[in-house]
Amino acid sequence: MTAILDPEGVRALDARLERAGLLDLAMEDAGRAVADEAGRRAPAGPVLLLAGGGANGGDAFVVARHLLTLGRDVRVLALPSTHPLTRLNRRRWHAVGGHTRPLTPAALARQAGGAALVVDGLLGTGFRPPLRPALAGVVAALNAARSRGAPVLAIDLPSGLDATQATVPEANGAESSVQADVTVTFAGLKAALLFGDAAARSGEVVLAPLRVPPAWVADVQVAEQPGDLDLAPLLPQRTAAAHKGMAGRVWVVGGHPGTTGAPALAGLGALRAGAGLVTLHSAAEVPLVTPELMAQRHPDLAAFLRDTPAARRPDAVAMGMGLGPDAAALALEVLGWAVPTVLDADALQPELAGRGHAACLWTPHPGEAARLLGTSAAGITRDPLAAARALQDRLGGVVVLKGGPSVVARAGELSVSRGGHPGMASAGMGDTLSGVLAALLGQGLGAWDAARLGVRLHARAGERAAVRFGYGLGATDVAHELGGAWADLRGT
Ligand SMILES: NC(=O)C1=CN([C@@H]2O[C@H](COP(=O)(O)OP(=O)(O)OC[C@H]3O[C@@H](n4cnc5c(N)ncnc54)[C@H](OP(=O)(O)O)[C@@H]3O)[C@@H](O)[C@H]2O)[C@@H](O)CC1
Ligand SMILES: Nc1ncnc2c1ncn2[C@@H]1O[C@H](COP(=O)(O)OP(=O)(O)O)[C@@H](O)[C@H]1O
Repeated sequence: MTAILDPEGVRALDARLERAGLLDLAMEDAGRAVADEAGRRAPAGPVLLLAGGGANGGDAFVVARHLLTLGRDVRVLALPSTHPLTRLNRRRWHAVGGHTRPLTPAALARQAGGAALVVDGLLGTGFRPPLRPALAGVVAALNAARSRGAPVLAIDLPSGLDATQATVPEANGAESSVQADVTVTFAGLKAALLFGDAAARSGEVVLAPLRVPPAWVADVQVAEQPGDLDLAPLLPQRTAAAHKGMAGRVWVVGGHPGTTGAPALAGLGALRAGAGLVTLHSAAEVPLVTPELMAQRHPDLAAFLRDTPAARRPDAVAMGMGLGPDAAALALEVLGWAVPTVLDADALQPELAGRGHAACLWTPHPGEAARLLGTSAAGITRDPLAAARALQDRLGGVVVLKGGPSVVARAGELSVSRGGHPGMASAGMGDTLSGVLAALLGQGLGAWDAARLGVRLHARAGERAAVRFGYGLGATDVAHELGGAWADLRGT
């Protein structure tokens, strides 16, 4: 399990380390991890370090000392600092024979010329946008040096990114953040390293644990990111004597004249994720994507749902895919059953606020999330963790805010998915996911577990399908790779 930290959590962890007299050692751990990574990235040649005034700059002085003691050619350009640990590590750097020159854009441009690696220790989690003009010049000089061929390693966070935001902060037309080739981050990931344009600024992300009790990090995390080893135990297991009635009866309620492919894709997703019996209930004729799916057309879908007695209701429902204008009323009917239910697409309507029960899963993409919260899609994607939390507050139950990666929210807890592929940004992909989630609910998983496992299976299936289809992969291709994804997780 990997922690995701925000600046408040980092400050709380710092305070705990300080109280324990361990903050200096944490900076030493952090700097050492960066020095190791720098050595791997640039085994020979000069290394240029840029140190800012805060603890991020202190880390840079630790890196410089370790590289120097390994016999490397190390140069340091630094801003003035009043931070006690940064000043301490600057003195230690000088004590081993290092020199420090003032950091200016011109000095940076000169020194970066022959550097095998430039290390960005200007700003980390303590940065608050907007970037001051004096530093904007330094950031621009660093990006220019990179475009002339000097690789950049960022300490903890590329300078100029707000740790909590998926967007790159604005700065009056000036260059506002560093573009890194690799970022070595400490203790836990930061949202900016995971989402959107900010993540694209971070390059490859390497997580360096600090040697502190894991609970100290878990206590301050804002979200977690499960690994496959954490999720594998959730995979449903069948005994040899299993029969189809035990593997979950799933209903897909969706489809409307003109949008009949969506429920078919959900049905296929449910079958491939192990549902024992999948029936599509639709007001329109749904195309036959595979004969294993049963399809029932209902001229009056509302009456059919209303008249279904409790004993005939399924183990799980996925609804909303292409369901059309009556979706909210139909969803209200099914929510009243208190059966495990996935609500997607047309069933994601603001009038259902507060109607979510513990076994219900809402799966908006950013556009649908914006509709539910009465905001813009850009407002959602800027801070997906906050948006997922707000959606869960508004709707109840469990929310999957879809994206690359997706965020799963339940009351008081957030989880971020791993993997997936940009080729999954294509129509129908979310319909397949709804079917996968309903299949897992039908096999007995709770909504939180079904969501965390389901998004990972779907993402892994997408990665596998992308090997063959690249950006041209389709939702059916992903469904057909679910078995392989399942085996990959089981094998971890
Ligand atoms: N527990 C952990 O995870 C550990 C974390 N560690 C490290 O600590 C880092 C956080 O350090 P931090 O809190 O000292 O802040 P940091 O990122 O150096 O920024 C402060 C500096 O930025 C400046 N500045 C701010 N805004 C600005 C602006 N708009 N425009 C321009 N400048 C601006 C601000 O200037 P000032 O406002 O003081 O004038 C000050 O100089 C973290 O990222 C990691 O590297 C490790 O040491 C080990 C343990
Ligand atoms: N760039 C990406 N990286 C990883 N996964 C992605 C990416 N883009 C989309 N996805 C995934 O694909 C699915 C798209 O769902 P959605 O937008 O609802 O599609 P549709 O409405 O067409 O069915 C989501 O599960 C999402 O997480």
